[in-house]
Amino acid sequence: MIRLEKVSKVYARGARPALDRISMEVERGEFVFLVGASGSGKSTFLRLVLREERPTSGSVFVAGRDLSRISQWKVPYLRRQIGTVFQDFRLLNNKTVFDNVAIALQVIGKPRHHVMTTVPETLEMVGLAGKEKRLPHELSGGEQQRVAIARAFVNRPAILLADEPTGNLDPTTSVGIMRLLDRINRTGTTIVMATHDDEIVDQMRKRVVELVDGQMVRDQARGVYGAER
Ligand SMILES: Nc1ncnc2c1ncn2[C@@H]1O[C@H](COP(=O)(O)OP(=O)(O)OP(=O)(O)O)[C@@H](O)[C@H]1O
Repeated sequence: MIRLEKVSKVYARGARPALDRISMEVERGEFVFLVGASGSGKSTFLRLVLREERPTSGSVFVAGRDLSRISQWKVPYLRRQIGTVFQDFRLLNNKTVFDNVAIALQVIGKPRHHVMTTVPETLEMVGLAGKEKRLPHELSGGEQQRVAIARAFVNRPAILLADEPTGNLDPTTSVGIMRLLDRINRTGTTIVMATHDDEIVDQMRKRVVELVDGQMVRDQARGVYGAER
């Protein structure tokens, strides 16, 4: 579903690579944790998959397509297949919960009847039934992240990329968010999640890919956060 072939990314001439000859593949339906210290290259990895950045060398394939070969005007079509969730939720603060999720369908031209049925279904799935009319500031952090996940998933993307989705949440709330991501993964959605959250990684026992200074130093099935534990 996602394949990197000898991918390097150098942002500034002479700087050390943010990613250094990474080759790896994520199969359809997998759940992968991307771990590593701050600055190890996790966000760069996610940005390359979204084609927000281009590799300095090597190739990135998403759903069988070489991202260096798709033209700029087709990039939005690529991104329709990829939901994104971030640490800081990125909701529209003056829009209701319903509208925050609906917008993801409206911008890709889905008809009103589709929006009116799919948004409530998705809000129910993420545990927000009854909160459609709230504004983001009337929700807890965990609920705001659920809205962001609903928005990312409402179009049923093949891939969900999550960059520190539990970074602003307490441990109990984080567990709830992980249960939800696990459910989404079970629907067949491939998930790649960058995280520092060792407790979550240790609990979930999913594949763990570790980056150190842009190099992939570990790729472990049913892994833990730190290698030797
Ligand atoms: N737009 C940019 N321009 C220049 N350098 C960048 C840019 N984005 C990232 N870098 C550098 O690339 C390296 C990897 O950064 P990246 O954000 O991918 O790491 P990260 O593992 O996601 O870190 P964090 O956990 O802090 O988000 C760092 O040295 C960073 O300073």
